[in-house]
Amino acid sequence: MRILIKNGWIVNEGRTFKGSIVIENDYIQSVLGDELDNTPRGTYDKEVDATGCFVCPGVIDSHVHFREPGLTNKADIASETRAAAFGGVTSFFDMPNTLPQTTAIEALEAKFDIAKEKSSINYSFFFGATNNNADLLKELDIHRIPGVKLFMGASTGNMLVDQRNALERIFAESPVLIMTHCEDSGIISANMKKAKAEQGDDPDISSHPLIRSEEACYASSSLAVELANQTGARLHVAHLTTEKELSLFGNNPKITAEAVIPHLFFCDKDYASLKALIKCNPAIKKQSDRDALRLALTNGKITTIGTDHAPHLLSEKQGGSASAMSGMPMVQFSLSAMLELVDQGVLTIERVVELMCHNPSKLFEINQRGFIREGYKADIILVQQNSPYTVTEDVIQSKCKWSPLMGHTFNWQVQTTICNGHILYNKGHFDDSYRGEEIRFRSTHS
Ligand SMILES: NC(=O)N[C@@H](CC(=O)O)C(=O)O
Repeated sequence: MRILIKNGWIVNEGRTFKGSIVIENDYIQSVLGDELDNTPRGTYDKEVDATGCFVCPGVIDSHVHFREPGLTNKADIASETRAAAFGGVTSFFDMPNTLPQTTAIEALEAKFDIAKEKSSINYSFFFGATNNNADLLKELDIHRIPGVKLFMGASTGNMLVDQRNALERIFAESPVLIMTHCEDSGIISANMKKAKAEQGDDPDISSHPLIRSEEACYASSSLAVELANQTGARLHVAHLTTEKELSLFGNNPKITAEAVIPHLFFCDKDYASLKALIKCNPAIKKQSDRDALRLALTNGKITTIGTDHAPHLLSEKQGGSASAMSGMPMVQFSLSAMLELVDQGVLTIERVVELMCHNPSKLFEINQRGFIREGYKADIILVQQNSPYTVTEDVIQSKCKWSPLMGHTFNWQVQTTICNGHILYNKGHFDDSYRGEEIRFRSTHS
């Protein structure tokens, strides 16, 4: 199968240029600038006219909770990878807080088996650390997984690792990058106790960022950074939420940080209207924190953007700081949301592509994805500016069928998603018969 993508503006490795891409089966065969009218002639099985579109690498979402196995009343791999494809995401890494938790090699392998059957896009899975599974770290296949997920703060799924000796072993022995959720549980418990004493059993949702406080985030992130400095471990701190934590990054290239869409898009003022719909862990904090995170996207303190796509049923998203579930769906709208920051003058489109495609590829050492390069897998999307759409129930593809973005109008819309050279999504049409591939890491062959 040969496909020609023509007449688009290719965004890749810091440059935007008019050009054409030839895809041969799964791979990018050639990338040509149009300056000399060297659009390739010849015969193609398909020609994709990208006039008026930006042509980018497929988004790599390195932080999702697709809930399978065990929590498939909220979401599953088929439903969420469909949502992902509509939003221009061609690869995902799923977190271990499923049922069973992904804390044993068999559980990890079972997830790969499910994804092979059901995933519409490319996939891999984090292995989950616990207080007592450090012996398994040496058995991990470094070519199959992006990293080890370490909950240094309790969240959905009760995967807290809080024993100092366990933490030290994980940092010393992990053969792959460690991605941490950092919130100090002792500080959070004390804050919750105080809020309950003042407000009753279910404190108002506006208290969530005061309970899961800046102090709780900073204490835990500082500990993770300290352990990584001591051991030389490769650390990526997930979903930073505060300006204060940013000061911990930028000195050691082996210690990096992620920001996720909820914290880049919303701030504490939004609790008044969206209430527990935007309850997530770590909590969405002050506007000044959000602005500092946005700035950190431009100065290199934040290296990757994920979604922390964490769907729950709408019925579970009612109540206050104690009772509502934490997490929100986001995978379908992450690219549109980031490109809104381009319209606002915060980021360039080249930087969005760097943060959502190139940097995850480099950081997690993904084989042959995340760039538009000859010989790379043909994960390519077409996205159009001034193509407005409003988030409504009909538009939402995630199984939970709600979004904190309901009613929001985006100006950038994904038109086409090509995964491994296959046209998976095109202007409202989705091919649900296609299956993505297992992502490979840290090797020169795939
Ligand atoms: N982010 C969240 O608020 N929730 C996540 C768990 C997590 O990553 O904390 C979930 O799985 O629901």
